[in-house]
This record gives sequence, structure tokens and C-alpha cells, in this order.
Amino acid sequence: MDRLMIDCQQLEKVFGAQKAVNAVSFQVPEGELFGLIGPDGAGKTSIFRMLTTLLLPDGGRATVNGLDVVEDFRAIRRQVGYMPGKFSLYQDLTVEENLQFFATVFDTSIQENYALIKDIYEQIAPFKNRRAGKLSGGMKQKLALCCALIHRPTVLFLDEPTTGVDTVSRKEFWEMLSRLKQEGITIMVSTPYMDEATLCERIALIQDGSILSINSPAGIVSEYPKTLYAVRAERMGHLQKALREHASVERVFAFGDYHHITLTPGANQHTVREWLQQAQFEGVELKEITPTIEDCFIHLMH
Ligand SMILES: Nc1ncnc2c1ncn2[C@@H]1O[C@H](COP(=O)(O)OP(=O)(O)OP(=O)(O)O)[C@@H](O)[C@H]1O
Repeated sequence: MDRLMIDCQQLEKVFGAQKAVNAVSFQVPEGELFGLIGPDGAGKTSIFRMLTTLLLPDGGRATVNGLDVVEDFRAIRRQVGYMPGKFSLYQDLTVEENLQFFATVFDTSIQENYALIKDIYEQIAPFKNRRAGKLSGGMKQKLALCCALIHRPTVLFLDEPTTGVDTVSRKEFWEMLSRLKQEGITIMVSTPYMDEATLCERIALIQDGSILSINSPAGIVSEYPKTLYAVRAERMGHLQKALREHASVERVFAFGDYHHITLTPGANQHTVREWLQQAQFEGVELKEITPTIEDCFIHLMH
């Protein structure tokens, strides 16, 4: 196996009576783009903070590039890049001053690793004298990424980097990550957006502090054990209620313009279709579909 850059074994974090991180184990080999996918409160930030040595684990152990997060915290801090979800920039410093500050803290200079951030920095360079607090969400995110990269980290930790960022900037951001990956940097990224999961090489789905599944996005989809259908008709609210009450329908959930349903063992889609027509639903559409990561997540949650 490739060299392991992140190794978590039964990692735990407890806040009062709540287990924010519950026996979490996963491994990330060198050069991988690994995603932690889960809703708010799933425990993603707590895992990031333990791996970047800002929070002590209450159980289990973890290493980053072979260094223990408790014993070797100083060495880890020198070599990882961390872009927290919020407040990573000094709002009153300009773009250039922020970058200079991070370079100085890591005992390096902007020039030394400029090649790594060049593509990203050039996009915000026209605003280099603007205070970080006055930048748009997308520009803040680019600056924060430059700051996290300025010392050429071995592992880059990005906690919800695209939350609150517009669709175009989100897309650009993921393209930047693929380029960084080509530079050999191992990247662990978290996101609550299920559509972004497919942009990672492997993902861990996490909820309530526990990992539900770890695999490639395609692997997670292929593990989905049911046949999934999308159903639509006029009067969607009414349709949902009717589907819930039908004996052949096992589970129903609203999904964009459709309801996604699974059927009870032995039931088939024709029975449901005929019944919907008999029940006078207009414009019925019922089709078998490939599950998305979100469908897989919903299935694993129950
Ligand atoms: N310092 C703290 N004290 C008490 N509870 C905490 C603390 N930090 C986190 N928690 C709780 O632990 C759980 C996991 O939080 P965490 O921030 O790790 O989740 P998350 O997946 O990153 O979600 P979010 O996107 O909301 O930050 C949440 O229920 C949260 O309220």
C-alpha cells in the first residue's frame, strides 16, 4: 500500500454527554483527495481539529504523515495546511498582508512557494491591497487557500471550503484542488454538499459522529442494495402522502422535482404505476434510476 498520510484508529471526542466523534477509523494514502461528507453537526470539524492538533482526542489515536497528533503536535503543525470553515483570515489585514503573515509564521516567504499558489493568487492579486473583510466569499476562500498552502504542506485540511460560496466559485475551487493533487499534496476536504462527493477519490459518509461507509463514490453507489425509482405527478404533496400509504412502497423521500421510492420485497413498479393511474393522478412518471450519493446516505442513515 502507498504511504499513509492520515491514519485514524477509533478516534473519539466527547463534549459533556455527547459523543461528537464516535470510534472513527479511516486511512488516507499519499496524494489522495479524500472527502468527509456529512450534515451539520456530524463531527467533521471535530475530526479536523484533532488531526490538526487543535483539539485533544478523548479516545483512539491518529497520525498525520506518521506523526502522532498528541505526541508530535509541533511537528504536525509545521507541515500541515488547515483552512477552517470560518475565521481563518485576519479581516483587518489586506490580501497581501494576510499571505505575508502566514508565510512569516511558517518561517518561509511568499516567493519560496509562489509556484504552488500562483494560479490561485493571480485571481485575487488585483485586490491585494483590499482588506480581507471586504472580499467576496469566493475571493476570501481563494485567499484562505493560498494562506493554507504558503508553506507547501504535506497534507492539506479543508473544512467546508465551499460552504456559502456561489456555484461558479465552487466549481473553480474543485478544479484548483485537482491541480494541487497533481502536485502530490494529500487533501482531506469536508462538505455538506452531496454533489461534491463525486469529485473526491474516496469518501467517508459521516453522521452523528459515526462513519456510515467509506469507499470511492462509485463504490458507495454500487453498494446500494435496492432498486430505486423516481416518481412524479401533478400534486406532488398529495402523491407523497399516497405513496407513503401504499403497501408496496417501502420508503419515500422528496428529491428535487421527484419523489424517490423503494419497494417492499416482491413488489414491482407496474403495480404502483397502475394504482397511481387508478387513483387519478395526472401526468404520472415512474422510472428506475441510479442512486446518487445522497440516496446512499439516506439509505445508510436508517
Ligand atoms: N466545543 C464544543 N462544546 C460542546 N459541543 C461541541 C463543541 N464542538 C462541537 N460540539 C458538538 O459536537 C457535534 C459535532 O460538531 P462538529 O462541529 O464537529 O460537527 P460538523 O460536522 O463539523 O458540523 P458543523 O458543520 O455544524 O461544524 C455537534 O453536535 C456540536 O454541537
